[in-house]
Formats: sequence, structure tokens, C-alpha cells
Amino acid sequence: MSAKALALASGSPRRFELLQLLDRPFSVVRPQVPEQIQPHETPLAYVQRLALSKAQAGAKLCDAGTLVLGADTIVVCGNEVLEKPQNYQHFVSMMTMLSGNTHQAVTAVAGVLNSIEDVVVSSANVTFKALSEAEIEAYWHSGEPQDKAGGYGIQGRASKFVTHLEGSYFAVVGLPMYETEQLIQTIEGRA
Ligand SMILES: Cc1cn([C@H]2C[C@H](O)[C@@H](COP(=O)(O)OP(=O)(O)OP(=O)(O)O)O2)c(=O)[nH]c1=O
Repeated sequence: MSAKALALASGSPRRFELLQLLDRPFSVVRPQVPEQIQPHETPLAYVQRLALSKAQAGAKLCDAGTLVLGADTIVVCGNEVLEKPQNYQHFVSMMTMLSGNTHQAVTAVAGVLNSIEDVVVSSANVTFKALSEAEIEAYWHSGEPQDKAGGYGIQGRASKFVTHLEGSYFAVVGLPMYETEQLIQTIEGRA
């Protein structure tokens, strides 16, 4: 087993910073993959499908023999899958759902190396305090929610909203580190 060239198929600055912590060189490609849940698709199936689609699309932009990682993060609150807020109204409706409730943040990470494909999933239950209208409005104007699933960044100003977290913090931020390293090792071991 030898270390393969590694690539991250992602435009997420969080995923870039976190993957650097594995101390392996990697390149970055940014495939465009449409994100749209299908009727009757479960949140778990959806997040796994998107992670794999991103890795597969990324592999088309890389040399053969490159291990390409793709990931997707969603927030699940009740029966709703929350992705990035499309506008302020959408954001307010998302924050109103999250306020005073516990939701799930789920990240799937997929790896593709030639014909080998694998996906891992990690999640956390996150509880928010009750948010006032003023807090919700101020948080939007911080500029932080716009590019994040569920409209918040636990690593940023939303940290003060979190009263309890059970599970993987890194699944919330967008790249579960332990599972990602295990995935890389498993795929390299099979190659
Ligand atoms: C819930 C949460 C999400 N996020 C981010 C992680 C992801 O970047 C983003 C979820 O959107 P994704 O669609 O998973 O990822 P992305 O569009 O940012 O990047 P790409 O598809 O190119 O890999 O939300 C945080 O940074 N902190 C949080 O607390």
C-alpha cells in the first residue's frame, strides 16, 4: 500500500482548513454539483448521494490514481432538511425552527479512487437556546450564515447559541476528521 495523490473536491474553506490537519499534501478541485433532495429521499440517503456525486465529479477533473474526497453537510430539524439560506426570509424561518430546539447536523464524506468508492457519515445532535428576533437579525448581518448549511457556523458567532452538543463537533463544521482519515486509509488499503 502506498500513499496516493489526494484531492479535495470542495469549495468550502472549512473543509480546506480541516483537511490540512491530516498533514498530507492535497490539491483542490471545485466541481459544480446540483443540490436538490428528491421526493421520498431520506436525509441520510441525500447527504450520502451528494458527497459521492461531488467526489465522482471531482475525480473527472483529476488524474487517474488520485484519491478524491467529496463531502456534504445538512441540518435536519424535525422533518425539514435545511441547507444554505437563499435569502433573509428563508434564514429567519430556519432560525425560528432551530431556536430552543435540538436538531441534527450530518456530514457525509465520500472517497473515490478509480473504481473504488466509499462513503462515511458522522453526525451530532445540537441544541440551540431560544433566540430573540434581534439576535436572529444581528446574526444575519454578521455575514456568517449565508454560505452555511442550516444558516449557522458553530465555529463562529453561532457558538454562543449552542447549549448542548452530542456527537461529532467536526461533523457540524463540515469534515469529520477521524472518519475522514479512516476513509482514506481504508481506500488506500484496498487499492
Ligand atoms: C452547520 C454548519 C455548516 N457549516 C458549513 C460547512 C459547509 O461548508 C457548508 C455546508 O454546505 P455544503 O453544501 O455541504 O458544502 P459547500 O457548498 O460549502 O462546499 P462544497 O460543496 O464545495 O464542498 O456549511 C459550517 O461551516 N459550520 C456549521 O456549523
